[in-house]
Amino acid sequence: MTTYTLPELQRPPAAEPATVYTVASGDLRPAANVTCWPTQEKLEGDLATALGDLGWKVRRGHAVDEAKGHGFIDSQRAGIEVFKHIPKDAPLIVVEAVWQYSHHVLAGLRDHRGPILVVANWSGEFPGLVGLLNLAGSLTKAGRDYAVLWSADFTDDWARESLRGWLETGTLTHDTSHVRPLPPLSGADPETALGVALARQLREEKAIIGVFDEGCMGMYNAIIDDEFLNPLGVYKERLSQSALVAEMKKVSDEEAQQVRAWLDRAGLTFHTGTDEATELTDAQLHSQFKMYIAAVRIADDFGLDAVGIQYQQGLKDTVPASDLAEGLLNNVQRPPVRSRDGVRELYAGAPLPHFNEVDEGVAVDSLVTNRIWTAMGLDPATTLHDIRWGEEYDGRFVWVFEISGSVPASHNGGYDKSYSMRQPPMFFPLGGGTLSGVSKPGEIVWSRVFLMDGGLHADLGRATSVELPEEETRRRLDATNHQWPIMHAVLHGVTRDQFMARHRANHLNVAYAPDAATADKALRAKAALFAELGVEVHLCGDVAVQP
Ligand SMILES: C[C@H](O)[C@@H](O)[C@@H](O)C(=O)CO
Repeated sequence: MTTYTLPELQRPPAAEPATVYTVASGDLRPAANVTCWPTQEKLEGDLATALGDLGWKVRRGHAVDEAKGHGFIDSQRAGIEVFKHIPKDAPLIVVEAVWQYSHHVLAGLRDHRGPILVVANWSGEFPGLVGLLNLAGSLTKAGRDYAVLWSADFTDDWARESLRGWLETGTLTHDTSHVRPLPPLSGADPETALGVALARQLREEKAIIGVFDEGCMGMYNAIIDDEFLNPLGVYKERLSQSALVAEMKKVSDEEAQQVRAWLDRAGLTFHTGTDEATELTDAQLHSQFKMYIAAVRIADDFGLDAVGIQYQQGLKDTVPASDLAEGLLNNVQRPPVRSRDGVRELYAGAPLPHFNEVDEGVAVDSLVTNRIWTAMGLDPATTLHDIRWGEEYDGRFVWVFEISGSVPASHNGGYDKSYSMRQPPMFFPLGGGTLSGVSKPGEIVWSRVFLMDGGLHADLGRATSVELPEEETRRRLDATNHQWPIMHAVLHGVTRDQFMARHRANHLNVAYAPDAATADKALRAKAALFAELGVEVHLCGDVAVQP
């Protein structure tokens, strides 16, 4: 008999019959949650109508907070509290019309015993599809079963039939027949030999990725544990964003002005104004140039091979956006940065691959892409994009790939075809400019490194970045975030729904090749490299891997 007072566990209520529970994970930034709330309400209404028509009731797992002005779960703690009141065996739908932080709901979802469905609205307005894909990647890494579904407004037959199937069986299987394992490659093939040699070099000689504040924007899928990275030869240098700010303070005004002058000469257009709250100002840019120099110096101090600045938490309340620095780092031609004593030019004539939002899947990918493309004499500039949205154009499905801030200028065809606009205030209170443009037409290799079934995987595919008429580009930019860089991408042999069903991340990597045959070769080298490192390679869609 104990004299201790033992905690009594709170028991969640029993599931009500024919009732689906819903939750909505949001941003950590109040401005984003409040701004996006009406769109979320509309999606939840559309979904409730569809579920009602199928004979199911909807019970929202948490109330709308009138004082906050939204109904999102906006922290991990809030999510844990919400899930205490959700019947563990009930069917549960995570409804997403916005960008969300997956860790807000991950604790509850890990323990939930009933079937889980993640849905998003097929809309570019706010990044709901991006939110869904991040949560999908995070649940995949966590090893939790779930299903995914998307629809413009849940009135279409496909979405309704899919919902019915999920409600009846708790599962939903999409067509992923476009994915196949990498066949054995011939060692006599020069690209295969290159990939294998670069893999061995990486594993033996090792590389360091600099990680400024890992994981604080909730992308659980983007954290790749050392146990998975180290066997590839990749090691993390864990850095603090406060060190970046400290280093920025040491950069002289004159050095920052030299970066500005270089970019002005290169033809980058800055859309500036004077209102700090809503416009891009010279002062914000000046701070961003200091960040660029500071990041390169810290990278040099630690001998980094790639670097990632997370920005969204902490730094967003301290200095203007990191994006402009990120776009510069990823480009071969960029303003020179010298060591503090002025003696050495750092990383001269080469990009220092930057992985936006500290997505470590992108880090590995960018690192190896940089090495393969450089060895093949190609432009090694690579970037991630958000899988933001897409629509048919002229009989083809054209994706809107749109990173939330910057791409290397070469992807836009050069600095003179690129521009910098103020980051949207709801996400970026202190402003800062982008490095934007419309990605040039051309052949690309796309890829994603991700964790699944307790191991590292890589999906590889081919695509074409296509040119669309100016009005269509404008329409797509206006339907999403017009400040951000856009790529009009047509995937080879992968339908919209196949891609959505399979992709395990909100991001994918892209790199250009001068023509289709060279892109196929580069993809082959990449496949060989990953396979040699023990990463499970999957080919997606029409990919020619035999020379
Ligand atoms: C600014 C936004 O929150 C973005 O960070 C979001 O849409 C993403 O880019 C997620 O990859």
